Amino acid sequence: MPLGQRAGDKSESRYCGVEVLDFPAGEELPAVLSHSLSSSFDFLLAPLVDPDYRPTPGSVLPVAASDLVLGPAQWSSHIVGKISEWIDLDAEDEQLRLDSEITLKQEIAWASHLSLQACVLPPPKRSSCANYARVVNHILQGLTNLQLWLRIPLEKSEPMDEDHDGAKDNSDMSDTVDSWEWWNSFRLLCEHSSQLCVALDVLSTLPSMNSLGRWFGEPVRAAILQTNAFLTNARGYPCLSKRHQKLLTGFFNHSVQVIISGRSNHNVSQGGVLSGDENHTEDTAVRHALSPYLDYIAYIYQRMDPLPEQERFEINYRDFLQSPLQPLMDNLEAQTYETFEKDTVKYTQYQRAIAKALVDRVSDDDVSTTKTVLMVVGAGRGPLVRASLQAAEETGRKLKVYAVEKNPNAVITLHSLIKLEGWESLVTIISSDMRCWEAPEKADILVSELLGSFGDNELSPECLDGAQRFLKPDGISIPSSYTSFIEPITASKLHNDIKAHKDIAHFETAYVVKLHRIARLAPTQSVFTFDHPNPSPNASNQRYTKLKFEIPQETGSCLVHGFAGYFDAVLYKDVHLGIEPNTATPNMFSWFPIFFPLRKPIYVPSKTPIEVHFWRCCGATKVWYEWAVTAPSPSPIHNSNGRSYWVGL
Ligand SMILES: C[S@@+](CC[C@H](N)C(=O)[O-])C[C@H]1O[C@@H](n2cnc3c(N)ncnc32)[C@H](O)[C@@H]1O
Repeated sequence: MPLGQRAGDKSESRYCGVEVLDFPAGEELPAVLSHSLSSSFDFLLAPLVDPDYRPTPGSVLPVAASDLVLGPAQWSSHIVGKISEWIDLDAEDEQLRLDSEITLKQEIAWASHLSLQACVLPPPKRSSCANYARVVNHILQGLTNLQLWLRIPLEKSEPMDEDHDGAKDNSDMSDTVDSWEWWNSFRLLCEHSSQLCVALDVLSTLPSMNSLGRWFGEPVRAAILQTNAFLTNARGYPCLSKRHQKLLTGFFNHSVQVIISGRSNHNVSQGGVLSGDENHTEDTAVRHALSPYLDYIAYIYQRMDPLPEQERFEINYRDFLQSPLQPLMDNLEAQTYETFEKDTVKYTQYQRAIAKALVDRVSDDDVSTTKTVLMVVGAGRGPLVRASLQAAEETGRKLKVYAVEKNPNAVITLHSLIKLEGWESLVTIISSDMRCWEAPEKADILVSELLGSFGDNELSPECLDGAQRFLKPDGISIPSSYTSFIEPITASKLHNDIKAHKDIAHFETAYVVKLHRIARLAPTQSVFTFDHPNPSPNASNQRYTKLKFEIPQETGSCLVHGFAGYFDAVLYKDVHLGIEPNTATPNMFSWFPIFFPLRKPIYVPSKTPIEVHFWRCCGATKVWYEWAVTAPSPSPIHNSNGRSYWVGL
């Protein structure tokens, strides 16, 4: 039974599982499952094979239950397989290594036969686990639907942390500082397989928030919450520390499922609980020993705010790669304009900027004698014409409007709008590209919205340079400037989706994407700025910037899959509009961020800066970006000469 109803949340994180610690021998599995389901757990993380088994020629695999004892839907919806923990593929002992390889393959074959969705692989027993990774990589090549979740303890000793958890009993692991490193080497050895994911063991102590943040860009499918990670509240019930609660909420927001694991440490009276035996099977009326933990997890889930309306609408766009629009080269479709026009926040910001510019342009004394000439260049279906007329009405200024649009289909809509609104005496429609229109007079104010997610990437600079001819020398451009920003991110899902195309071109393309399962690794930095009117109109719009990103020390090492890009535009004076995360215009949804991928993700060791270069290049028929990393290790120059991705002029 899901943890609760959270409006708009249809993600996996609504389901909570429980780990079966003891092998359910004697076909006990159906009873364990039914007891857990009747106690409101949704699935089991259960051993599939007797842990005492070692392969011998001709032996039959001693499985927990024959495939007949549960129906196919029960196996696939309610059981996550737990691979035997004794398996040690990097052991010194060769026999143990060989037995491990045979058993691992047998267990995965059995799980595939049962059509399970996932199996949890035991954690690497030491930091060097090449043979384990080799065998898993081999298995991954043959899998179709089954996912493998590598179990990783969520541990990182901070540099100043003297009393690092001494409780670990495996001496080989005691020198490990950061368990993310195990995951990273394992997935690099397995070539970033999209079916290799992570199950994080959440322990009683947590690393710093920055280092935890890295995991949100990784394919974490489950958070295994140990009962000893829970505290006890005043009434004797289990609860979590504030930091654990925050982490849990983060997991819920990233579709990570919780699995409760361990023996009950909280003997709360709850109608006949038998302490300790969480897999008690005989009396289904008796609550599961771990129910108080489940109740608490459900409480945390239900306490979360409902997803905002806009988030709900955009949920299917999360981490979905889209090609950026080419509004100059292509003609936008009605549906695209329709989506733009729903964003009232954007037009309110424009109206505020236009109103301020009108007041600055025409003093109160001159309102009756002065008519301002305002040109909307790239008018689309007319929302900025409306915003301009409303600003004029609001400020009592007289206006003459030209609406210039190169898309002949949008011009048809513009004509009907003007007729419908009775604006014939106020607005002149010009069906032309602004770069070649010969205007009959000059404008006081030039209003445009030609911005892409990266500011200049829809060629606003080139279009507005072309239109500047008909702006008065002291005229105002709205926007008056825009700046692009980038930040390095971990984004394993995006990387895998691009990799699926199996070519270089897709790794040299920028994508518009509603970023969700990502880790932001360092504060954003500005890349390129364009001012309008352009103070040097004959200068090139080519740009080059070199940036150095310092990742906070507590983060530890990380993997950079690429750069998230944003923009901020100054419309007029203090009125701005943008998506740069620190200054983003609230409730505006016209733009998702842009993503510049890296062909090969770059490993960034702790305390090492990232040096990245971005170029904006201009040719006779196209504009494109090139990008490259030079530190900590060099990448190829991406998109050389615009060979894979460009914007047509
Ligand atoms: C992003 S849309 C904005 C439309 C509208 N102003 C709005 O805010 O909803 C940009 C519009 O500018 C038009 N456009 C782009 N480049 C142009 C050019 N060089 N001359 C005229 N129109 C252009 C496109 O056809 C498109 O309708």
